[in-house]
Amino acid sequence: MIKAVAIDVDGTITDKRRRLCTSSITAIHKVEGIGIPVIIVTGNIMCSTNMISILLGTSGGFVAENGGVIESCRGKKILGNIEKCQKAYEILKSKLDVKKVDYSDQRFSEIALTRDIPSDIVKKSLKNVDVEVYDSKFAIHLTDPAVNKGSSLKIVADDMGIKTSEILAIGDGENDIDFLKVAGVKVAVANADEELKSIADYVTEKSYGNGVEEAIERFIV
Ligand SMILES: O=C(O)COP(=O)(O)O
Ligand SMILES: [Mg+2]
Repeated sequence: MIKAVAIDVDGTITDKRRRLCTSSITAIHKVEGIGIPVIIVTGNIMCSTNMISILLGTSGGFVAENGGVIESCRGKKILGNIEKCQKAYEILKSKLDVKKVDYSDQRFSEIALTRDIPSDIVKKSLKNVDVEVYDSKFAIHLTDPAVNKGSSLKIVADDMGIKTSEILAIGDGENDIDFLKVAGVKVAVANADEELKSIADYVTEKSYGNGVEEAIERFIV
C-alpha cells in the first residue's frame, strides 16, 4: 500500500524549460488531499526546495542537493560533506574552464556546475577522485558519494515511520536512480533517461507533469 509519494522536480513536475506543469500541481494536490504525504526529492538548493514544497502544499518534507540536505518531521539535516566536493572542484578547475551555477554560495553539501562542459568530460576528469558526478540535464553536480537521493529518502521515510517500499517514486534523470531503486513503485516519466526507464516498474506515456498526473491516476487516485 502506498503511504507516500516521492517526486523529483526538474524534468518531472517541470517541463524542459523548468516551468512548473499545472498538471503536476493538480496531481500533487489530489494526493495530499487524500492524506498521502508528498516528499520533494531534488538536486535543487535547500531554500528553493523549501519554497517549492510550500507553494505546492506538500507535507512529507524534502530531500535537497541530491541527498546532501534533508528536512523531515525531525528538522533539517546536512548529510553531505562539501569539502570532498570542493577538492574535486579544485582539481576540475585546474583542467577545465568549469563554472558554478547561480546561488552556489547557498549550497551546503555539494557543488553544481553549468553544463557548458559536457558531463562525460567532467566525469572522465574526476574518474579517480572521491566524488559522485550527476548530470541532471539541468546542471552537473559534484556530490559526496556517501549520500544520494535514495539514502536520504530512507532517512526521511524512517522519520515518518514508513518503509521506502511503501513509497511511489517518480523521476526523470540519472540522479533519480538511487531513490527509485529503494521505492516500492518506481515510475519514470516518458522524457526520462534510458537508464532510469530500464529500472522503472512503469514508464508513463506522457512527459513531464502530464506523466506525473498519469502515474498518480494509475497508482493512487
Ligand atoms: O537541480 C538540478 O540540477 C535538477 O534537479 P532535479 O533533481 O529536481 O531534477
Ligand atoms: Mg530531474
